[in-house]
Amino acid sequence: MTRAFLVVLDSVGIGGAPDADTFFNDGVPDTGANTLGHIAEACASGRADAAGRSGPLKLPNLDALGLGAALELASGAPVTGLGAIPTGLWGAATEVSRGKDTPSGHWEIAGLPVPWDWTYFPKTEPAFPDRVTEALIAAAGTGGILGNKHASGTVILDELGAEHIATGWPIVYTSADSVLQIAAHEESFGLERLYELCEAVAPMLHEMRVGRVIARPFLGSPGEGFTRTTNRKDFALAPPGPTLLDWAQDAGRSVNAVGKIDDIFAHRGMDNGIHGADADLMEALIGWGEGAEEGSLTFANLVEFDAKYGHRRDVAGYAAHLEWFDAQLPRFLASLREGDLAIFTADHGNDPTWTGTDHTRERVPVLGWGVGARGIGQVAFADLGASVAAHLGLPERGAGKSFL
Ligand SMILES: O=P(O)(O)O[C@H]1O[C@H](CO)[C@@H](O)[C@H]1O
Ligand SMILES: [Mn+2]
Ligand SMILES: [Mn+2]
Repeated sequence: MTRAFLVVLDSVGIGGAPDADTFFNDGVPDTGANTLGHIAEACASGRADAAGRSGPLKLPNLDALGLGAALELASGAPVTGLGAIPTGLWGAATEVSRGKDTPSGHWEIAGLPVPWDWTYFPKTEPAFPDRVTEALIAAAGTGGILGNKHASGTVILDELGAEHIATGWPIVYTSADSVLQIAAHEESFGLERLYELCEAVAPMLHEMRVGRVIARPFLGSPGEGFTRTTNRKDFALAPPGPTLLDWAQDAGRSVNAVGKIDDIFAHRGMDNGIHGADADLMEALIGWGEGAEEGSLTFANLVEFDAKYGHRRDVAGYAAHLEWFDAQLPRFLASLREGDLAIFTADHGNDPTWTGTDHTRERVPVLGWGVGARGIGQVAFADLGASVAAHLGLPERGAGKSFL
């Protein structure tokens, strides 16, 4: 038996989604969005010399696996600085689920395309129907809520943080994703109280097919400003059927979740989970590389590409984080054993050069280590789950087919 490691670099899309014209950011279609391609272009032309980095995008290790080749395959054009001859398995995957959000991407990667349309809140003020607002007020025990609109999670803290401290009312907002997010101060409102509020309203939202209620705790003061902490917690609708994690666990394998994987899969089909900053998660991943059991699945999500840089439209920060990951990669690969399979992919795009602050519909890279140099061409998201299942010798394969 051998082991499998599935690593999602959250939002690291490579352009070329055939249905990008039906997804939008502030009313502008996602046609042409290309997270990695546009970052590489910005770096090559000197427009990303900040965040402690400068010059062309340097991703020698990911590129050696086939990142540049995958990008060219997905979007039809090469990008300066990438495009080494691949030494790994490489290809591009296309999503069929109707959402460009994290659960849709992950469930489909794990073999289960989303069979429904999610509920999104309108870009109006108020954004939430009265019965949702009333339920929030009742559960919070406050005189009202703040926000009640579409917003960027950091911008809304600058706008409403002080009022939150003064009134004690939670800040509730949404985005182009199927989410209801609740921001509250960890100390003045209370972290546990915030979690309890989210938990109380989540069943109602899930029934409406809203994918997630997300607790967004923060610290700080009106004078010093407010900063979100890493204590974010997602209360996600459970996948509507078994996924790769369940197939593995049902076959008696151990399943290790790293990062927000546990929340995305509603804590189903896994033996353990760990949260933290991407740097901590990288160490956890290396720890599993050194110590995970034979036959096990380790499924990781590194979210900072998306949360700290993509949504913030921070090109230099995104480039620096890619370069950081690339520099860590050899240590992780060195922790793996003969016979292991490691796959690096993404769940959607979040082009930091694009309009708006939401995800972008894109194809994603599929890079494999441990199975030799091989181009697999264009595949489906669900083929990732099927391939990992095939590698692990699991009986279930889900909606995809193995490319191994
Ligand atoms: O602006 P923030 O709060 O980071 O929100 C982002 O994070 C949410 C969940 O990942 C997305 O729906 C997106 O809107
Ligand atoms: Mn995501
Ligand atoms: Mn996101």
